[in-house]
Amino acid sequence: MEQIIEVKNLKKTYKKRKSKEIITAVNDISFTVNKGEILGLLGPNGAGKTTTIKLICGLLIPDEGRIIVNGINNQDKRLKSLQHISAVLEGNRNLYWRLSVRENLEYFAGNRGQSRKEVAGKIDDLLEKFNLKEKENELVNRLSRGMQQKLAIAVAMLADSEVILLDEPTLGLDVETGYEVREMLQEIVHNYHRTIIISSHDMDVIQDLCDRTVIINHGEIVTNDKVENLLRLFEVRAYNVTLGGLLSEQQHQLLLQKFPQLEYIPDTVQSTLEVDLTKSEEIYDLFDVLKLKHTPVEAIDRKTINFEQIFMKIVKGEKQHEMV
Ligand SMILES: Nc1ncnc2c1ncn2[C@@H]1O[C@H](COP(=O)(O)OP(=O)(O)OP(=O)(O)O)[C@@H](O)[C@H]1O
Repeated sequence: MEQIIEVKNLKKTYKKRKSKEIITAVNDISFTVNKGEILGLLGPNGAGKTTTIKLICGLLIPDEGRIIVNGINNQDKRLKSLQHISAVLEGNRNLYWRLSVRENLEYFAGNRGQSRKEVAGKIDDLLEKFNLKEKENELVNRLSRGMQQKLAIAVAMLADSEVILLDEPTLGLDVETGYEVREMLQEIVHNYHRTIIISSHDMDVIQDLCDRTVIINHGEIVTNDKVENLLRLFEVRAYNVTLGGLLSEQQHQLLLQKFPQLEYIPDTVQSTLEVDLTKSEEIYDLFDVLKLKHTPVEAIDRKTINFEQIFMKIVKGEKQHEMV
């Protein structure tokens, strides 16, 4: 696959104004993005997602490292490399609130030297595809947040750039509009063949739209893998063990030593253990501990797991995720 973006050993620090404390927002991050790929940047609050996006689209200059877009190092030929990128940051703030939907699209096209006539067909197409046609003459300040966000994304699409960066496209939207924006992104993914990097807290966005996810925590990459691999990998590992009684404190402690992410839900009649097994043989270590007090095992089931649970496990583990 052809690579379009290469992020290499990127580091960015901020200095707090008052205390002069240095914050390392992004620490030695490296990853690549292939042409046509949808990459999800995922991480808890303050992990460094927005900083990474702003570095890639040239709004911030890295302290160390480099960003190569379509073979061009953006420090050497900044404008040329940035021609390949459109970004939607903080959604609706990029728009002109006193202009209508269509006028916004025409205005931003004009900024790039495209005439109104030249882009009319393209604007009609975007309005149609993203269900904005009905609102084309509405002022932006009268639109819902979801509609504003969709328009901001449509503006980014107008530029024809190969790479689109979206920072938290569904942030603050209610469930219904969040779903609409997701549908719009799906349309872009399937019909416009762009390379997209999406930063998001929204696990549905990552699970439904992204081919691959880079998970960042404390400014460092903890996972870089295909979404389907992560789902498969964690599904294989996750078990629910139903016990016919309680564990002793000693058993619980022994199990926690062996399986630090173990969840124990005690119940005098039927307790449950939720456990991740890296290798299937590890189940025998679990049985050994249960045998100490003759704790009966009533059932062992594979657990169904969603992406949110995977994310929590990875971020809680804070270790480099290893493929098995
Ligand atoms: N302009 C700034 N000045 C000082 N510190 C900053 C600045 N911008 C970000 N930071 C800090 O850098 C770290 C990474 O922030 P960043 O916004 O990149 O994270 P994020 O993953 O996008 O978080 P969120 O999901 O909360 O937006 C955080 O500790 C944040 O407080």
